[in-house]
Amino acid sequence: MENEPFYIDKVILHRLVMDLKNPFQTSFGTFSTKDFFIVEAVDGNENSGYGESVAFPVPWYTEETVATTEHVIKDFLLPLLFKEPIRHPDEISSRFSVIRRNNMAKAAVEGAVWDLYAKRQGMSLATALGGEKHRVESGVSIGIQPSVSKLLAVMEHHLEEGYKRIKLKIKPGIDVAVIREVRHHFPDVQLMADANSAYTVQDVDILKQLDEFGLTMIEQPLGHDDIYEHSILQSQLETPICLDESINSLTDARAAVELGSCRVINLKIGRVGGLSETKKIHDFCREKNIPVWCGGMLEAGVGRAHNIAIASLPQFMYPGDISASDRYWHRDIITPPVMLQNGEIAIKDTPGIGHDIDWEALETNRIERQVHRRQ
Ligand SMILES: O=C(O)CCC(=O)c1ccccc1C(=O)O
Ligand SMILES: [Mg+2]
Repeated sequence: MENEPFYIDKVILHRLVMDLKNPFQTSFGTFSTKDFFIVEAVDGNENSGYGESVAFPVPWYTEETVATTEHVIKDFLLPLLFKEPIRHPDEISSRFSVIRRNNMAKAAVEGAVWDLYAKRQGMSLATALGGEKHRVESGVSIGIQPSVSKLLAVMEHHLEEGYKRIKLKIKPGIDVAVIREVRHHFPDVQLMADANSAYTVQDVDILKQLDEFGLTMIEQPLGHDDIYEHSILQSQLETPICLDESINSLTDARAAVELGSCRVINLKIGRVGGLSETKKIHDFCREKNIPVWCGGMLEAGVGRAHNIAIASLPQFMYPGDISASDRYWHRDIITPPVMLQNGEIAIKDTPGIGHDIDWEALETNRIERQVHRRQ
């Protein structure tokens, strides 16, 4: 066990653009490629840890973009990272707290440090985070489809692959009738809907109609920054509300839980600023008996591996949007790729994220490589 404080000597930013197998449509926009950074943090012994940035090119999910990620990492986070030695990765989020928000930029760097730390300790990232499970249940998030028949075919395909829960994207006009049809064909499937903030409290009558379909939960129906109105809506709905966009910190999670704005929380490492903050929200929810589950941001393999590791913690109580590599990618950038076994993903016990970088795949998709060194 290597318990000495260590410096990060070098950070390599690998900028990648990868084609998705199929376009992914949400209430706010459609994605056909994924543009992101792999952050490689290197210590004095040439050990490398990897993190993945999750902001999209356009600020339609949160305010961050690929360009703000690069700016914030280079100009503000790396100088703080290089400045002092690290004893434990929990120090990174406190060190970064002088920079307001920019959670996805922070999480990409902090994730690389967590992976490096776990590798130096010779432990899996899941174990370093306090994970207890040996496998996590896997669900799949399905974008808005051109027709209901196409949607039913896509669902059928994913259910055959073994996914344990289906999440459907909805928006005004593509909601009650679609879910009714889906329920008719798949009466027993664990089903939920994600609105990505497409409704307002004026739509309460539409949202109430969803109560009859036995959805496990409805994700982020109202404003991306609204916790209060979700509390009013939750008091009128039987279906549990799950918050995604509204929860950016432990402070937000406390407000939402205490106000009764949700009964479930979707945790995304990038949205809340990293693994240490994710753990804090997890621990709070455990105390309050609020189940959490791991959301997704169309990640490539490195981000996917981080999601699997955090989902091994005990309060992750529903299948996550953590699908296999082949859900989105012809060839992922990690080896082995993430595989599904009976609707579950096994947690690797090899050090760190438990997968190696597939350098050939990474380099094929890389459009830029920048090296930043500690002065
Ligand atoms: O499969 C995944 O990675 C999750 C897909 C997903 O639902 C999503 C994808 C992009 C932006 C936001 C969301 C979301 O959970 O709201
Ligand atoms: Mg969501």
